[in-house]
Amino acid sequence: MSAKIIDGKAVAAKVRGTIRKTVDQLVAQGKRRPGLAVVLVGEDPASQVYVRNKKKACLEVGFADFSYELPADASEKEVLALIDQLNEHAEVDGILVQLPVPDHIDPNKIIERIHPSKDVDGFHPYNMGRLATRNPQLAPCTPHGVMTLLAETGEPIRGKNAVVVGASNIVGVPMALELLNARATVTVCHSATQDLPGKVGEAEILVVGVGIPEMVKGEWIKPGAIVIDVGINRLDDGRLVGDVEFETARERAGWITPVPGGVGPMTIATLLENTLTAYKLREAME
Ligand SMILES: Nc1nc2c(c(=O)[nH]1)N[C@@H](CN(C=O)c1ccc(C(=O)N[C@@H](CCC(=O)O)C(=O)O)cc1)CN2
Ligand SMILES: [Mg+2]
Repeated sequence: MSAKIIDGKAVAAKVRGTIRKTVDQLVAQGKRRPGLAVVLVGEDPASQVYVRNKKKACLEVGFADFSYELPADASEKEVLALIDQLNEHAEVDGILVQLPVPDHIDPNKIIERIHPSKDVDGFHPYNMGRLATRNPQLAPCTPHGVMTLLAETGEPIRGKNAVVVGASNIVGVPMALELLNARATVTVCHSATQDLPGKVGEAEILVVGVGIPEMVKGEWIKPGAIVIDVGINRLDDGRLVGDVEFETARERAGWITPVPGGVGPMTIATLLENTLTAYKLREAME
């Protein structure tokens, strides 16, 4: 059996199309456009690509772009001052600081300085807390995008055994909360987990986000499982691979996301969804 491919690029394009229509309607009604501020500190090449893609997607759906690029030696104080300014800006609905930030900056201080109502990354403890208490408002983009991809398969989540490999604040933990809120039985695996292949083998829904190329082997996967690969790893030969060994996994899985073209494009589409949500909340339209 060869798995059905979950086409993240196509789903993301559909989400962007829906957002574009909403923005067109807002503009036709004489309302202002939703505004997004993407802040990049430094010159990390991968971050530069992601930020460029975010700005492009933002403009394509008709949002206003209020982005900033700061030099790698910008102080933490300067970044915090910019966030304060954007928190007060009437036309900015969403703010995000691209991660990772340079080593001299504490990412937690940055995340906690963004006003929760403008935290379109969903990383602020307020928004993580809302997700953990089953009352999400702005949920982290990658895990929420994964939920959109899972919905797209038409397969039920309720009652399924879901295994999340990786326990980061950005992916693993909010992913586990999303799946729990959808009534899956969730296991979270991390670097201290014993018998990872055995745990993976029990997954009817498997989400992997560890940042280790092809760490999860195809032979570990339960036949028919839904496999979501959050990893994006650039190899020395230039190839981009996920955290799952794709070619062997696709022979056992029922559904699988490719890398590239799976979860990555959904992260950006979900950021746009969150920005529209933040706009509507600020305009008291919801
Ligand atoms: N503030 C944030 N920082 C980071 C986040 C985040 O959600 N918020 N996530 C990642 C990076 N990221 C978005 O910022 C991101 C990574 C990858 C993709 C993507 O579309 N990838 C493509 C492949 C792109 C390539 O060729 O390199 C794909 O998978 O098809 C989108 C967003 C860390 N930082
Ligand atoms: Mg949604």
